[in-house]
Amino acid sequence: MENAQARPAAERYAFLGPAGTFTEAALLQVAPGSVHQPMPDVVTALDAVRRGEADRAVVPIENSVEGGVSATLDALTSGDPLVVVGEVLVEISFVLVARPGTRLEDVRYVATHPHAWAQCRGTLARLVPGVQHLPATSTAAGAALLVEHDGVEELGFEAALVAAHSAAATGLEVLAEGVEDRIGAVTRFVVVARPGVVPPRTGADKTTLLVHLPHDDAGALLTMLEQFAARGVNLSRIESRPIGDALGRYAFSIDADGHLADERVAATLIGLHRVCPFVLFLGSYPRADMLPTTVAAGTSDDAFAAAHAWVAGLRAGLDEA
Ligand SMILES: O=C(O)C(=O)C[C@]1(C(=O)O)C=C[C@@H](O)C=C1
Repeated sequence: MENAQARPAAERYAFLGPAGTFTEAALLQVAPGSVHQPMPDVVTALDAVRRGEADRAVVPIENSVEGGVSATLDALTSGDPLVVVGEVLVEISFVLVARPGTRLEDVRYVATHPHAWAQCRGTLARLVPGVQHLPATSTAAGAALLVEHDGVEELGFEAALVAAHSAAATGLEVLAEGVEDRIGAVTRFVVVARPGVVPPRTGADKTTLLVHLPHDDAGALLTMLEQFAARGVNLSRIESRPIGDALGRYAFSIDADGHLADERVAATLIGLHRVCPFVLFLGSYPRADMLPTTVAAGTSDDAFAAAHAWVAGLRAGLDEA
């Protein structure tokens, strides 16, 4: 007889594909046994989660050399709400590949993801003077086009920049290894889900937010930042993104140390909500490096509880009649 107790279906993960991208390497770290759903871009991957066609998505958010991935920062915050439930770090190293028989000096155009090009352009310019970039939707997508097409003439590029770990699987020939300008670069990826569950506090957590400034005058940024500083909440990333409605209007995308369950983080959110016209909570989740959050004197949960109890005691004597 069939086992009546069906095994829970494996979770479906949308990611920036095809197979062989750095994003796939990140996904293999977090959910190797999941159903992998390769997507042509970050927006499509996140929309698959919004529509319920995927349970989660893994997307790049920040690179140690190139900075924030604008497509991800913007796609996370426009459309139906999504939250970050985890992060993963991947070391980045690139190789230049081409169809067998291609020589380095034959290369005029290189197809790859713009973030990959930005991390290798100095080295490539030295290796192949005058070389130019053709944007591809991902590193692996550029290589796949080279494999699929016989005539490089119709493609318009002779080589692709791919992840070192997936070069062999492309079947293409390696023209140059370690072509990144900075050795030891790292890209941070986030695991994204529909809102509903916040992963439990671990003591080594991050909270991601999008915040609009309180007012349009001198000190507005300081007023916003004071909400964090006053509660001892450190920021590990802050960058501005255009709001899009007028020139000069910016939102701030922020990663703060700590978890929604930490009193100092909750107090910061309360402060932001009081002074800022718009605050979007994008999730609290464990840090990939598991580095415990530093808790400054007077900002522990106990310190907040004692302060609340003190004020409650004072208020007990209030005559509000
Ligand atoms: O094209 C890929 O392989 C990706 O996973 C995308 C991506 C990115 O968006 O930054 C990821 C890591 C590298 O920094 C280069 C490209």
